[in-house]
Amino acid sequence: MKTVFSPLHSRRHVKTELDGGLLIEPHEKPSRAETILARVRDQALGEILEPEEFGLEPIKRVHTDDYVSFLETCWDEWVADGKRGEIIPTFWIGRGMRHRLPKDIDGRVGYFSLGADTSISEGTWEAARASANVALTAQKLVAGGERAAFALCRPPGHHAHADLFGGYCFFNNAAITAQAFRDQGYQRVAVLDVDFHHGNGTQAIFYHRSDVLTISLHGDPDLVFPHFLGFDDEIGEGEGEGFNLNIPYPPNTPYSVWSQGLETACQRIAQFQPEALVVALGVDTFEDDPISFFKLTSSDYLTLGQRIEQLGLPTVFTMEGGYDVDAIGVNAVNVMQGFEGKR
Ligand SMILES: NCCCCCC(=O)NO
Ligand SMILES: [Mg+2]
Ligand SMILES: [Zn+2]
Repeated sequence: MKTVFSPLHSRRHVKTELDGGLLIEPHEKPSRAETILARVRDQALGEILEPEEFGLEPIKRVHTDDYVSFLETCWDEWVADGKRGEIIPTFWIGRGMRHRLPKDIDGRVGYFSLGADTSISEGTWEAARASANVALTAQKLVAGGERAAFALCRPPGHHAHADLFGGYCFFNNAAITAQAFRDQGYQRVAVLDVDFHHGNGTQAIFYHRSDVLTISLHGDPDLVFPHFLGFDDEIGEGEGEGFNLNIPYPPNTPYSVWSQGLETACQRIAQFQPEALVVALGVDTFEDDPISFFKLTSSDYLTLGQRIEQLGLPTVFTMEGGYDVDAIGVNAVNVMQGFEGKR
């Protein structure tokens, strides 16, 4: 399987993450991608390609122009406003307040974010653009005939809404990939989110549509991020009713239970008869992940990859979460190797 990777991921190197009232070293750190890349090489998974440049058009098929412009200029605006730290949102639209975009940078940062866990600094824009190009290059490979391709994306994307960043995400790489398939004539596309966290951004982007089926297995949002979306009664709206499926699970869920949800997801995908599949691959479902609470083991990712392959679909994997850096390489590449038949 080919892997697409951009060294520009390292342009995202924020020093802070607001967590528990402290500014900690970010969980979403450059070594995550480097460790996965090293494992891809060690396992000779396949050719490693740098991304092509696709420009802003495919990004704007999913994200609003205002949001894209904000991400491009926010760091310069922040510095021009005399701020001396990294961008961290502090003010949001509270209940009963106006949904309008203010001029002030603090207001703009809050307007375009869903949480304070995702600092921004110089280089974030460039890394996020490269991450979207990585996903689009993998999509081009699959549209060009590859059975599957691994988009080693960093920063991740599945929490990003059309005009919201947060959960370490800026551009929704999985949604951009699904939309690219649609724009190239694929009539139906499925997005399967196996990251520990609910793919709230991906759900929201396609919530009113029946051409893209969105499914996520994740930690119960009553107990974990993203907190305000991801419940099992969210089934889509309007045209999209019946084309969103959420499968939340409690703490300590092992693969033996989680895989029952995976089976439900796979049966729904088969029923939908998509022409392409996008897998939002987080391995923060791992038993030792520092911010999650499922109990999947490294060998379970081989089984996961095998089950995904049995869907028989052209498949793009977009890298999402996973924060046990020592294990992330084995776990992520195990999915690819399981897809290719390794047991
Ligand atoms: N800081 C709160 C948790 C962010 C979740 C990041 C992630 O792994 N999403 O899939
Ligand atoms: Mg998920
Ligand atoms: Zn996650």
